[in-house]
Formats: sequence, C-alpha cells, structure tokens
Amino acid sequence: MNVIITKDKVEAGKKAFELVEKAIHNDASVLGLATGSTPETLYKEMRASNTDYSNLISINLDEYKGLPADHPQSYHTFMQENLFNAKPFKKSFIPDGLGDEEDEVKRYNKTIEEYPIDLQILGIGTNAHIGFNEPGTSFLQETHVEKLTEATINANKRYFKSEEDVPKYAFSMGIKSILSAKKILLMAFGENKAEAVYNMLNGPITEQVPASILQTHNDVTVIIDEAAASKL
Ligand SMILES: N[C@@H]1[C@@H](O)[C@H](O)[C@@H](COP(=O)(O)O)O[C@@H]1O
Repeated sequence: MNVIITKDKVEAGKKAFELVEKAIHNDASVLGLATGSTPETLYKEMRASNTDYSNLISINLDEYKGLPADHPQSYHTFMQENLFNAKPFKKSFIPDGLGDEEDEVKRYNKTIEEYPIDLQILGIGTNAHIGFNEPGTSFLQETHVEKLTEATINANKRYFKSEEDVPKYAFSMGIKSILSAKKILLMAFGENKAEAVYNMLNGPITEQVPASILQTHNDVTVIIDEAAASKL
C-alpha cells in the first residue's frame, strides 16, 4: 500500500483531492463515497473546485438502518450537505435506511454490479472497521445489515443527542464489494486511529481487523496525518 503522511487533515484533503482529480482525468466514472468526519476536508476541496461531477456516478458505502433519508444524522443528509448540494452527480446511490432488508440488499448489490467502482474513498473506525464492516465480518460479504459494535456506537454518539439515539444496525456495502473497486483511497486522522492504522498496514490479515484485507488489494493509497501515523 502506498502511504502518504501529511501534517494535518487539511493537507490530507488537498492530497486526496489531487488523487480524485487524477482518477477522473484517467476516466474514472464511478466514485465510491464515504461519510464520517474523515472525508470532510476532501469534500471541501471538491466543493470549492471547478470540477463538474454531473457526468459521474456515486455509490455510498452505508446508511443507518431505521433512519429516514431526511433525518439530520442520516448519511443521505451528510452527503447532501457536504457534497451533493454544491456538486450534484449524474446519479447517487445510498442505501435506503427504511428499505426492506432483503430488497435493499439485492438492489444495492445490483447497483454495484451495474456500476463497478473506479475509486473507493474510505475512512477507518477505531476498531479498523471499513464502511460498517465490523471486526468478525466475513471478507466474502456483499451488502448486508450489520449490527454495530459498542465501540462504533460510542464513537458515533457525538452526532446524536444521546447514545440511545444512535442506530444499532446499518446497511453496509460488504468487504467483497469494497475490494472490487479498481482503486482505493483510505484516509485516517488523529491519535485515536493510530492503532487501527498500524494493524491495517502491519498486522496479520484477519477478519478481526477488517481493514487488514486491504493489504491484498493492488491499488491502495493511504493518506494519514502525523498523529494517525504515530504508531508506525
Ligand atoms: N460508517 C462510518 C465509516 O465509514 C467511517 O470511516 C468511520 C470513521 O468515522 P470518522 O471519520 O468520523 O472517524 O465511522 C463510521 O462508522
């Protein structure tokens, strides 16, 4: 994996933006997008750019199960506010949090098959989850409903009024689907990601460390700040 260490997340966002631009220039037409605080600086660069995304397709990694699209903490709302309001895509796909489980899983797998992802943006959880694929999830999983771990609920409660308000389940693209992307760009910032980053890059490849499977992909760039790199 190609590892780039930056001073901070602002510099990382600029570097990530350069890679996104390069991929689009080289004919990437389907972007796999992520939510959470990590991609915010990248999306800021994308919003401020002159690039037109209206011919591209976007496919998001995940959505909380049970949240309507217009809920303030839904990933639909996050994407509208952070990117799509300013930069609409030709088509954008995000799992429907209120969708019937079986239908939604089928629909999403079909979407990923129809629009193979050229460049997948990823963050990483403190327990090394990617998308919402928690430790223990099979590397062979496609889209599914994942039960969130205490660590993830705890990390994400900052966005909700209280811990009880954090959804306990989420629709997530599976690891198999993530690995099918031609290129992967993972970002991580802050001391609390340092151990996950270390395990992803240097640890054994194990379903207990979902991001460790990225060691088997042939085109992964990891952009981290100095704090996230502090255990390397
Ligand atoms: N499903 C998302 C992930 O896609 C994200 O990478 C992770 C880290 O979040 P943050 O970027 O806010 O640290 O948390 C969430 O659980």
